[in-house]
Amino acid sequence: MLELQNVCFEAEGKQILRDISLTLEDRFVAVTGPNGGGKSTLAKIIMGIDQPTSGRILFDGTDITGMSISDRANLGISYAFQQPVRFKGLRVQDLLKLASKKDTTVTEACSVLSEVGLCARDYMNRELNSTLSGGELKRIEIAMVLARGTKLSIFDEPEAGIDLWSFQNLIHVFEKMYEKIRGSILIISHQERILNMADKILYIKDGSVAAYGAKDQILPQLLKNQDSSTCKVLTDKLAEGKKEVPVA
Ligand SMILES: Nc1ncnc2c1ncn2[C@@H]1O[C@H](COP(=O)(O)OP(=O)(O)OP(=O)(O)O)[C@@H](O)[C@H]1O
Repeated sequence: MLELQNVCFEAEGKQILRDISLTLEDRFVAVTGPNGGGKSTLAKIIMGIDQPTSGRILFDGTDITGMSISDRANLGISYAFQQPVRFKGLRVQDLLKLASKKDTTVTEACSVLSEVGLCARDYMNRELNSTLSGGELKRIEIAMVLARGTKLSIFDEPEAGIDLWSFQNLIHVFEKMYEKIRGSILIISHQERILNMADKILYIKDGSVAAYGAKDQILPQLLKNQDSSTCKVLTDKLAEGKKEVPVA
């Protein structure tokens, strides 16, 4: 469904993404890897926030490389930021209506909110401002993505900045989303519980694909060697020409 062909990205003289080629067609793909490896940049390139220096991006067979963010959104890609956006004066139900691009009824908005574990009565008329906690904002952002119902939903570290209690609830939200979502989810995360939900794991390091394959193959490797040797094992296998790294 989404295909990256030899995608490179350079900024301020630094090579941030190096020759990334991969196909994303599973329902749930988790992207992980060390800090600064290029995960968020990859997500921004897919959404069109950054443009690749070279390479091509295809979505459902259409070349979207030069397309704007809004054109990509219209084609069915949505993006939830690491830090959710707050719109002054805008209420939760307004945001959900905007997201779904149709005249969402109160019942529909309530249903989306309850899917992310928020009581519609308490939140529908809340303004999107600093009175909402980080965990609440995260859920509202996820509700927005659900309301949009796009073919590809990208989440950048949804667990960032929320407490343990909210994290446990967030996991349930994603488990539920996995069952309900019609399209695919690409989620950047460092959390084992989120990685564990994925069909496939993409491991990005130093701007390159260090490993990409079924969760059952990649995750045990990552957990076994939670240090630089993990990268080495996986990278060595790739050097042997295997894009999908089997467990050694
Ligand atoms: N526009 C830019 N100009 C200069 N450097 C950039 C730019 N965008 C990203 N970088 C750098 O590219 C590297 C990769 O950044 P990116 O945010 O993609 O990493 P990440 O894997 O998402 O990291 P983290 O896990 O910490 O969120 C970092 O060193 C970052 O500082």
